[in-house]
Amino acid sequence: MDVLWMIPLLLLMIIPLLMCTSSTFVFYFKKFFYVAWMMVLALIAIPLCILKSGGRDIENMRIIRFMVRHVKYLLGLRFEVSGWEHLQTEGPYVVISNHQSSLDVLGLMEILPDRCTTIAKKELVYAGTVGLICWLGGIVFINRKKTSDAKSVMADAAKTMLDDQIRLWVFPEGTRNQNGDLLPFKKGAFHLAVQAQVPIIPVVFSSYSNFYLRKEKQFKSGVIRLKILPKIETKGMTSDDVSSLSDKSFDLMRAAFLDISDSITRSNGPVRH
Ligand SMILES: CCCCCC/C=C\CCCCCCCCCC(=O)SCCNC(=O)CCNC(=O)[C@H](O)C(C)(C)COP(=O)(O)OP(=O)(O)OC[C@H]1O[C@@H](n2cnc3c(N)ncnc32)[C@H](O)[C@@H]1OP(=O)(O)O
Ligand SMILES: CCCCCCCC/C=C\CCCCCCCC(=O)OC[C@@H](O)COP(=O)(O)O
Repeated sequence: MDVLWMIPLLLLMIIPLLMCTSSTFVFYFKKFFYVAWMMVLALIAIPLCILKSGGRDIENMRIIRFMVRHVKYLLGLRFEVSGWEHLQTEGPYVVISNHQSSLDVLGLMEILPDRCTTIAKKELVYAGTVGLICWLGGIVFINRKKTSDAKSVMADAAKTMLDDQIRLWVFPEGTRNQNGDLLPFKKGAFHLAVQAQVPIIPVVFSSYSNFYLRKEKQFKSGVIRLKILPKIETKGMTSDDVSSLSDKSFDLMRAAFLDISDSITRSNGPVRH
């Protein structure tokens, strides 16, 4: 029994020591802590959401947003947001952003407008308590392997957006990407906006490469710039305009990405690859 008491004490001594001496340990510790803490937060949020709304409801995103807001401090991250005024648009719209890591959830919760939820891969629903909280928050799940299914789910979402005055956040790259650039955009977000005839608001996260390097196993403290760009109207557009709309959005977001990432890189010294 005495030995069992020693284990937490030893851990309390060893963890800070390792945190000071090994950046690889910091990397794994922060990653583990992030997932574990999000699971715990979701566990607390589940009954709160059920009590408030009785089940799956977009209003639950307010609770989720509130509960995730402090997590950035625990990981040593700070957000610098610009372009707030562009989110002050009435009614439904589609937000599109680049997607580097599951850490994007922190930035998303930093600026998430009211009555806004996201489109996510259906595998996320199986992620334990996080999956359940995503479902309760009204997240629209799509099967990326079955394009026809994904298209019909998104067509339904276009209708729901208008009927229920909902905003949807889509990651048009369709997967996580940390290659220092944007991946070509998939078309779903743009079909969605055109079908619902609602504006698109592009949001750009600066590169995480100045604090988070997966290959080098580094997860330092850092600043993430979030730039909200002016809305792009889709009124009067048809499916014929989707490709040019996607290209235009890509060009605007890529320019903003290189701009805000470059300025972080310059102020913190060169990025190691
Ligand atoms: C309290 C604490 C709790 C804490 C826990 C966490 C808390 C909260 C969680 C909240 C946050 C959650 C955040 C979750 C993030 C998850 C992010 C993701 O999962 S990203 C992955 C999923 N998302 C996407 O994939 C969206 C983007 N994908 C697409 O848009 C794709 O287009 C598609 C999946 C719809 C189809 O894929 P694919 O076939 O590969 O794509 P295309 O080349 O774009 O399309 C092929 C042709 O089909 C046409 N098309 C596409 N979409 C449509 C459509 N909706 N309607 C009509 N036609 C469509 C397209 O034009 C192409 O045809 P073409 O002739 O070539 O033009
Ligand atoms: C019991 C099951 C345990 C499952 C554990 C997984 C739990 C994840 C928990 C916490 C992290 C919190 C943030 C969750 C939301 C982020 C989701 C995300 O970023 O999904 C990746 C997806 O966009 C793209 O995936 P791919 O790169 O295409 O693949």
